[in-house]
Amino acid sequence: MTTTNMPVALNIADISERFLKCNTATIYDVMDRMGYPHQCLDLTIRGLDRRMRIAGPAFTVRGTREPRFDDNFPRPELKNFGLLKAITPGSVVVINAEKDMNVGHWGEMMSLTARQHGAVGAVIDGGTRDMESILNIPDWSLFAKYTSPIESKGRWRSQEFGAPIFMTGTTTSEVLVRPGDFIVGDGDGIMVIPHEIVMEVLEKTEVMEINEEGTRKDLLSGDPIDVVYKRYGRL
Ligand SMILES: O=C([O-])CC(=O)C(=O)O
Ligand SMILES: [Mg+2]
Repeated sequence: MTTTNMPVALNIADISERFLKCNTATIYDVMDRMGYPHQCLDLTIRGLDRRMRIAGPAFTVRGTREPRFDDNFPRPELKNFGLLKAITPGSVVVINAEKDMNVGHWGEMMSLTARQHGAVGAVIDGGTRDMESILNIPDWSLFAKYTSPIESKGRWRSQEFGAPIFMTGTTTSEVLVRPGDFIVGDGDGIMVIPHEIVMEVLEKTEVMEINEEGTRKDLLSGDPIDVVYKRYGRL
């Protein structure tokens, strides 16, 4: 059965675990065939470790260059670490840094706090600092465009969270990410799956992964490529 709307009782942990076993290349092929070929985030957003994998619903954040500190910034929801405290279990923090390419928009202590609130990692259209320490955090994945020692405070700040954002895309200039859209990333790249089609994408991807496994096994055992191709219909 295909689910077209995100039911409230959707088991996020179960879906994330299943997506972690799927490759973004397979997800791309499934979504391409479903009419969603432009859901791949900018390829320069990479795991700090290329073998990192991530899956979960998006917790969206948008920030811009902004020198004011919390006391002078009239957004009560951001005061007293409001953004970090709002992070929900299982989520992937997704940050649009609005083209700032200098500072670390994220870091080790933010990672540890987000993890306390149940997040599984972060995807940043921008930079992070504290790379080595972040690599030592257990069960934590971080994807960013670059690393930087430069502190964001007084240079850049979060403006809002929990609202739709645009992240830099690969085949299009932007990819829309709404809160709850599924993010799946691995060493190839990061896919954004609209929440309305998440179950259909997952089920079709799992079927395609079974085919991939068959193809892999047959090629490893020496079957000729044309025979294998005829058997599974794709590479
Ligand atoms: O405060 C920052 O700029 C980010 C940071 O270093 C951390 O989270 O550890
Ligand atoms: Mg730090």
